[in-house]
Amino acid sequence: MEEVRKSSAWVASRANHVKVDSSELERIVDKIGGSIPKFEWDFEGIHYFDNGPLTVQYLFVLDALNFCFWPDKELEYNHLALGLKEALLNDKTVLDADRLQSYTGPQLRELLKWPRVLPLEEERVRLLHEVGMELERSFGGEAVNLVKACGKSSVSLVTLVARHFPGFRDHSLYKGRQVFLYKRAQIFAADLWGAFKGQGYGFFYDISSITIFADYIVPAVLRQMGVLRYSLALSSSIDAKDEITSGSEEEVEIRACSVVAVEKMRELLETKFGKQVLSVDIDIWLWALGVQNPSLKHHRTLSIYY
Ligand SMILES: Nc1nc2c(c(CN[C@H]3C=C[C@H](O)[C@@H]3O)cn2[C@@H]2O[C@H](COP(=O)(O)O)[C@@H](O)[C@H]2O)c(=O)[nH]1
Repeated sequence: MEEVRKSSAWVASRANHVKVDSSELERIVDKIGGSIPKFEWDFEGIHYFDNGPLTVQYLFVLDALNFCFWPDKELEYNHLALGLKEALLNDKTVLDADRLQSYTGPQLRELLKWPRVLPLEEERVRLLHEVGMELERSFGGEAVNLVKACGKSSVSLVTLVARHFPGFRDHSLYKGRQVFLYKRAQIFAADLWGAFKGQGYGFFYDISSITIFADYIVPAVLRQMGVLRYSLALSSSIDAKDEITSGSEEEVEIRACSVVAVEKMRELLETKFGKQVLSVDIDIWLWALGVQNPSLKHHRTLSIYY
């Protein structure tokens, strides 16, 4: 994930709207005394798990759809995770590659037991079809074969996913340079690692290479902590719930600076406290803080990437 770290650092060094406040970062690291609060993966108990290939299929489909819940005030990630879980418990074939290719919007809503049109529903359906088609064409219909092909490397898994599934290519252009954030591809590796507790399909020798998953919750938590500072104009437009255009400098800076802030936090934990901490663990801590705070103000971008 060197591309993610490098391109994010490049953005942060040229950013006009977002700043990483290093002294605030240091204060936070001192305050938590060098150890980040531990959250179990699936602390909410909402994911399907059977310790086998179907869990891998579930997580891959989940992360294919793991984006942009906020346009519907009542919709959250939990509904997706739990909806897919319950659908699978009812019928083990709902996520088979051939079925993924034929879902319509209303059928997806019915599967998730969601009463209204989903945000970006047509895109969600298109991405499901893409996943079904490419799994069938190159992986015998099963996401587990993607995992088997990555040689226990999370970096290879992210690369393989991005190579085969265009919907996971979370890139943008910033001041003429390509920036890579790979939020959903990386979270797929992290979800495997979390669900299988670092064993079997969840074992990756290089899990420390994964960065945080630049979504709309983690940046908001970092901002609230004082670690990310936004320009006055950006602050007011986020607080006013204006939409931030996908691919705008502001949007790319918010996401890239979040990655950089957490990488700096890791460095500080190591240099000040001698602690080696995974970005994945910092991510789950920050994300859990964020979703437990109903008054959190996050940026709103219509995006299929997060
Ligand atoms: N950085 C980061 N972003 C994450 C997650 C997760 C869920 N991971 C699960 C896996 C194990 C854990 O136990 C979690 O349950 C979702 N998101 C993002 O949040 C946003 C949804 O927010 P809201 O609209 O309030 O539901 C949306 O962009 C979604 O893509 C994470 O872990 N890290």
